[in-house]
Amino acid sequence: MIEPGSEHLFAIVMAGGTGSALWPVSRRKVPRHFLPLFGRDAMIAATIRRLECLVRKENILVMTSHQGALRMEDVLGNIDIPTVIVEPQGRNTAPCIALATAVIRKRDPDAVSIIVPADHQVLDENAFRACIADAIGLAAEKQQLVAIGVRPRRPETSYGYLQVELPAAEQRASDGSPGHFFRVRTFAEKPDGTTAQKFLESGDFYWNSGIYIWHIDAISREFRRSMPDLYRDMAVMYQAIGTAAEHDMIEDVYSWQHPVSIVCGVMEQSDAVVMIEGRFGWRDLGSWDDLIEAIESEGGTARTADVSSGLLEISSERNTVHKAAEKAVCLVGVNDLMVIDTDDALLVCRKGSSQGVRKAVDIMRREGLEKWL
Ligand SMILES: Nc1nc2c(ncn2[C@@H]2O[C@H](COP(=O)(O)OP(=O)(O)O[C@H]3O[C@H](CO)[C@@H](O)[C@H](O)[C@@H]3O)[C@@H](O)[C@H]2O)c(=O)[nH]1
Repeated sequence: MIEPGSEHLFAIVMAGGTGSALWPVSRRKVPRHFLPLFGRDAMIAATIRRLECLVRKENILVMTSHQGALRMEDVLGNIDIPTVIVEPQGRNTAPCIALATAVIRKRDPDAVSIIVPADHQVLDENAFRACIADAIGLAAEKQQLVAIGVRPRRPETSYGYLQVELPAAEQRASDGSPGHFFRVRTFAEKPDGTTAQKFLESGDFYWNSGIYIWHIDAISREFRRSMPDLYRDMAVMYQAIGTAAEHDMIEDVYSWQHPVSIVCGVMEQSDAVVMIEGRFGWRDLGSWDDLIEAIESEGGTARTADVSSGLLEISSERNTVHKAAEKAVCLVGVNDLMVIDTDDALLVCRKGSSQGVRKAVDIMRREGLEKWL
């Protein structure tokens, strides 16, 4: 029986992304999971604290970059440093999960893993733990990959969606509930606005939270089926882990990996995915619109300055200004803007358009403007 606190339960905290959607505050050197976007804790510290009631400390693995590993001590404060596994390069979530799975299998061939991004917000931590505990029970049976879905609140285009098979109306009527989990029919990554609106109205599409729970046998089986090359590489890394060849072998294997997300590489291909609905006040904070909405909905203000500190607004309304530097900022005759100012970079973006920030960062990367990333 695998349940919260079990020696067979592991967590994989993914902390290797660049967080480019929150540029210019989130940067290559200090991506968003290392920032205290809410409260005092860095996002990754809050994530690990949230997991501590479910997973033994020694079973929490953080997957990150060299730079991330160096920062870990600073950002975790009084939290015990978990096992940190350094990826030679960021290759998106499929290789990251393959390596973590190899490490876990070496420690425990009967493990269930909880996969969590390091930079999500959860408002109701008790509900989060209860939901994950349910998912662990299901995942322990080894058949299914469990994804946590969230009922969409708006036609968000920066998330992935999953479409579930809703039980027939008669079944709902007979047991009085919509069923505890749903089979997932399709995944749809980051739709355009019109499609997202249709998903919102459909009733059978949920946001994909990017949180998964599975037995390592189940995810290994799916890797073998959908990503056979990565499955072979995972086996190679598994053999090397714990030996003198470990470091070089992981470097080697990563040098030929292509960036692939777990959604594209595995989940979209699999017919073994089920969804449990997460009702724990989940947010990805995947864009400035998202972050500002989150801060303001909690009664805070994203505005960090006022006239006395050099912020003036004349004939201007509904603007949000994040002004970090000692600098005067005047807005005249403009509405509905987000102005995000840092020492060396300035973002001016219309509210509702912050999806474009990732694109801007991609272009800067392609053009070699690394010093501003
Ligand atoms: N260690 C490691 N972590 C990574 C890597 N790439 C991404 N991550 C981490 O994995 C998480 C998700 O990666 P993103 O690249 O930010 O994914 P996304 O575009 O936001 O989309 C995913 O998450 C959405 C919800 O947050 C989902 O809606 C969507 O379907 C998808 O799963 C983040 O915590 C990020 O730091 C990597 O190469 N290595």
